[in-house]
Amino acid sequence: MTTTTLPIEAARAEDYDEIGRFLGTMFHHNVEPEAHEAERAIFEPERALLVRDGSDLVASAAAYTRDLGVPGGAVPAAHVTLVGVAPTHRRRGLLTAMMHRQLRQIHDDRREPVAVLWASEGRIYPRFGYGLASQRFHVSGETTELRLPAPTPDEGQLRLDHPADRQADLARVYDRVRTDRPGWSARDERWWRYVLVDPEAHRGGGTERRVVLHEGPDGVDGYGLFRTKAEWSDAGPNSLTTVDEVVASTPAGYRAIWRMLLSLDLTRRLAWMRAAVDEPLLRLVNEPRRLDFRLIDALWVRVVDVPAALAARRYAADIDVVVEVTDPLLPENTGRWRLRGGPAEATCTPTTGPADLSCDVRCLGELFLGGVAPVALADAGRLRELRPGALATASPAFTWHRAPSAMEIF
Ligand SMILES: CC(=O)SCCNC(=O)CCNC(=O)[C@H](O)C(C)(C)COP(=O)(O)OP(=O)(O)OC[C@H]1O[C@@H](n2cnc3c(N)ncnc32)[C@H](O)[C@@H]1OP(=O)(O)O
Repeated sequence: MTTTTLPIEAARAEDYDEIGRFLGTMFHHNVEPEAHEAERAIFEPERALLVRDGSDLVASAAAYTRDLGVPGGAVPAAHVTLVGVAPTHRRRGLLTAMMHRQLRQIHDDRREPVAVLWASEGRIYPRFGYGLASQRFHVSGETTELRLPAPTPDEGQLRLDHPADRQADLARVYDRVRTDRPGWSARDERWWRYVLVDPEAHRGGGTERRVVLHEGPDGVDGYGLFRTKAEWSDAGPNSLTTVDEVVASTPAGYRAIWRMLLSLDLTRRLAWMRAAVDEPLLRLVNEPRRLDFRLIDALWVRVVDVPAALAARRYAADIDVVVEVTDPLLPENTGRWRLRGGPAEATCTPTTGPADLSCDVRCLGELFLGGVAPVALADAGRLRELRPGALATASPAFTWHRAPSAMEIF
């Protein structure tokens, strides 16, 4: 790889259209006007980095400012996005230069202890210290093979509607559920508009997106965003139900929504790209074998400020451990850190005491959302136990009672 000498510059608001066209080329799609306009409202020019060769835009990387749900709360997190390098300038170190600049800026701003992203390819970001912090299931199945428990008389009401007309209800349910689900990002008005935008080009031949809402004794307590695609075979109807989000704050709402989604007349197949790894649906269907689950990566987390990040989340059990961390890219993180914490609070301070565990900063990203235990990384040979017994106490503390999940690609 040759190293680039082209300078990195900060973007301006007026660069947005050019960035959209540029990334369309990188990601092999045309600019879709409706989505492009919704994205303009969330674009933060001051957080976007650009590289030009003469007047040509040849690389970009940006970040959104949002809170991210973590075990026991939420932390400000740089949501890294809009990353691309022109095919004319690839493999010359442009991505590397942008990632280094971006992480340095995030670290020195001291507002966000972590950065988070969805990777287009899993092999791109580990070299910059990003760890695979949450996974998701791609679920598919033949709906005629699946039944849920019969409704109880007090199960509440379902109602179909247009998602944009029910944005306030969706936001209320989402915010209620989000407090206990690591990996979900805060959505303000602009973000809801972006999430709900539904241009024809994104429908894969299906209908517009619809919402089913569940009303329980305390009002709307669940929603499901979905679309269907009409298909027929010689044997009869064979339509597809594609689910985008099912969010419910009560088991009754969750069950009722899924019962409807799995039994829409004329549909026979289900596709759901972003289910949590502990998704309750698996515990509800009468024949789990008839659901196919494919495990895929979801959120990648980069711990940017080790003491601030480790103190910002909570731990499922009491922990008092010294971790020796290496971080070649942000050397301030390299050193020994004493983490003391539990379900209610946590502190992380530098120490000269002996280390109990040692790992690189990427491992901390993997552990950050509570989806993987230190012992799993030790078994993979990526984290070392320096004091016998340290893994046995650290592992239940780092994991969380709900698996991290992520259902919105930003
Ligand atoms: C958060 C997001 O936005 S994810 C979206 C990322 N963007 C895309 O996938 C769009 C299409 N791809 C691209 O634009 C580019 O190929 C990028 C951004 C992935 C890589 O940009 P480049 O400038 O070529 O990367 P750079 O030259 O800095 O490469 C650094 C190292 O990563 C490796 N690398 C970079 N991209 C890839 C890849 N896709 N697969 C495997 N290795 C890769 C390079 O080989 C190089 O390795 P080396 O140091 O051992 O030689």
